[in-house]
Amino acid sequence: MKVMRGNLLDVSDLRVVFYTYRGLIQALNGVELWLNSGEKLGIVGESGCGKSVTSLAMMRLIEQPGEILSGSIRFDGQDLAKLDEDALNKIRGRDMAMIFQEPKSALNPVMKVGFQIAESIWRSDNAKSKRRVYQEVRKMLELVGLDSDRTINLYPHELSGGMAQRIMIAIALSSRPKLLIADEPTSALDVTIQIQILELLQELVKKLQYAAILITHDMGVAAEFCDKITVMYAGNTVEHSETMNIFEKPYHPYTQGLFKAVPDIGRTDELATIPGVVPDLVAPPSGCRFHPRCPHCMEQCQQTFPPLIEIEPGHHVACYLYLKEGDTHAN
Ligand SMILES: Nc1ncnc2c1ncn2[C@@H]1O[C@H](COP(=O)(O)OP(=O)(O)OP(=O)(O)O)[C@@H](O)[C@H]1O
Repeated sequence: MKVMRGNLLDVSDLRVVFYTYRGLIQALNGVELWLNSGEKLGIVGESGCGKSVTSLAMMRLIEQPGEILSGSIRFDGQDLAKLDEDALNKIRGRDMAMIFQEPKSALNPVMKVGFQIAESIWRSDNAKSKRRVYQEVRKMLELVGLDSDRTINLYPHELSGGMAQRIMIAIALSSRPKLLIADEPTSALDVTIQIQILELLQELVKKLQYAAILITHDMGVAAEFCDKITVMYAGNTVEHSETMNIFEKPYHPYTQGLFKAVPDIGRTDELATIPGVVPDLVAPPSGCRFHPRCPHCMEQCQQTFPPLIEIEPGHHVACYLYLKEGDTHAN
């Protein structure tokens, strides 16, 4: 078995397809990502590149018409790709918790929020007394910045969007997960509330020392929140590095284009866009899926997908521009 690249999570060669009336959507085409305990990883890329599918696949939550075709998802000593539903249910919402874009649709509409947090606490330790659990529910509510007396007995429809996301964070964190996955947790909220929620997440993840994956298409948010960044394009990992390195020296032509397209205060040069569009994943381009949009496209880019190689310590890129002889199986 390969050595784990991150001591908490190592996802390798993850492939997911969706069977649709238009044909087979090849959504994930061999995703690679890894993470150490306590680290914060950002997954970035344009809309449709497979960020959400990756997070769902990691929790084995891909449903029909989708299917995981291959891959290993090694998490905390087990390969989740090989576990049965019972074993997975013990991990989901306990060791690995997730918060979504639309907090209200993830909450149970007919249960008081206090009870929903209590359920999550019980999931992590069902030996706790009811009194103790409710003390912890109050603590969690205060921790996420809500007045526990006012909120504990509310139903989801009585919450604002920002409050609902705070409750989701309380539910996710109250099981004391080893990994928190946040999929665009603020995109459905007003700008001022977005900042508050991101600051809250940042503060809590730091305080509680959880590992976190933040899925976002906002580079500014990724730069602010994450220690490391994984860049995805059309179902593949194309680059991975520490945040500072990748912003200072992006190697992959897609990452370079993505960063040039970020509005920056005080910037004087014109904002660039990446020419072309994200490919239709029913008939993706051969070879490197970015080749039709790439200014450096070579013949071999059209034939086979380049392996993800480490070109500097901790900096991995999947691009033939940097591939040297003997690198072919380096990832
Ligand atoms: N349930 C589904 N049925 C069919 N295709 C799907 C389904 N879910 C995702 N896909 C396809 O998988 C691909 C990856 O989608 P995904 O939602 O992961 O992208 P994303 O990077 O998270 O985009 P966004 O930033 O817009 O959320 C897309 O081509 C999408 O159309």
